Amino acid sequence: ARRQGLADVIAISTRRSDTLEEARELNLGDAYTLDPAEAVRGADLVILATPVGAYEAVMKAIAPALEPGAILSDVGSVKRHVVKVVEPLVPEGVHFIPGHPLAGTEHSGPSAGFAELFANRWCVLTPGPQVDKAAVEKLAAFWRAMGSNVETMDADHHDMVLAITSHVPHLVAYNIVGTVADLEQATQSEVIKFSASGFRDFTRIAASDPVMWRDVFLTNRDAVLEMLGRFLEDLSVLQRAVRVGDGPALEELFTRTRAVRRSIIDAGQETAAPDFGRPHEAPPVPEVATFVREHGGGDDA
Ligand SMILES: NC(=O)c1ccc[n+]([C@@H]2O[C@H](COP(=O)([O-])OP(=O)(O)OC[C@H]3O[C@@H](n4cnc5c(N)ncnc54)[C@H](O)[C@@H]3O)[C@@H](O)[C@H]2O)c1
Ligand SMILES: O=C(O)C(=O)C[C@]1(C(=O)O)C=C[C@H](O)C=C1
Repeated sequence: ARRQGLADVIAISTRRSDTLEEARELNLGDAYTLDPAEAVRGADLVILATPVGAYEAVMKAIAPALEPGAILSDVGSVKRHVVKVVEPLVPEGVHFIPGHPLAGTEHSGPSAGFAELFANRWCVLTPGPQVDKAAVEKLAAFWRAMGSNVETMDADHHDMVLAITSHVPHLVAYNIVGTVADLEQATQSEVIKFSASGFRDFTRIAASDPVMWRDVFLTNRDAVLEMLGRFLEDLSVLQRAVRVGDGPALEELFTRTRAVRRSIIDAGQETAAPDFGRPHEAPPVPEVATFVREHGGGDDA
């Protein structure tokens, strides 16, 4: 935001003084404070960026200082819960527009950010039906100026799509790495030392912030359980194919999944190449998002 000149003043507030110092040393903002109310006073745009479990407390602290006409948004990985806890605390005249940039890494803290993080990535906004359209367009323009492609959808739909494309994959990674670590302990053998690079890719995801992900699973329970059920059904089918030696079924699936990987790379979503100043083509919405939109997440999905 700073590099693109999108704000006259960027005020940063953190919970701990060492985090604030880190942000100051990196020169990320113009004003730094441990008091969140002070940070938001007079702001045109306020973005919550803590783990979603902290939103209610942060909102209670900032609500009295939010100015009418301000846009209040966030970057949380779940949306229905955010609407539930934040909306009742939003003062009259403040435009509340939940958001979620689909970009991040396993690293946390101010130094984990980089200016190209949002370039060529999706940013999903989930405005409620009553929200001022001009405010939504203003926030969308902010994300576009950072290189993102913006899509609006409803909060429940967001949570269902992200449950299968982000939340369940993280659960799978946490689980496989946990199982390997347990095995290593139980057998006292050097399983991890000899792990192949496929497993190492899982360890990157499983190194993601424990508090952030705890909150994701506590607050998107229904959608995660729905998609986990579907995932486990498909895993059972695969288990059977392995057991009975059904080569064609295995090969057919692996061929389809390879095509998914290629389509993501072709859409430019694998590498976050900065592309400022040039108009960029929006990559297609991932196939699964279209699938869930058309079919919902129900029994026939
Ligand atoms: N990391 C990702 O890949 C990613 C991607 C998209 C969205 N998100 C969402 O963004 C949000 C922030 O994630 P991040 O990766 O930037 O994390 P981060 O750890 O880099 O930043 C979170 C900040 O919140 C502060 N914080 C934690 N608990 C707090 C509390 N109780 N009260 C006040 N401040 C508190 C931390 O000190 C830290 O400065 C989360 O809601 C997450 O779901 C993360
Ligand atoms: O690449 C990663 O490390 C991520 O996990 C990023 C990721 C994802 O699942 O894609 C994680 C959480 C989000 O809310 C958005 C992005």
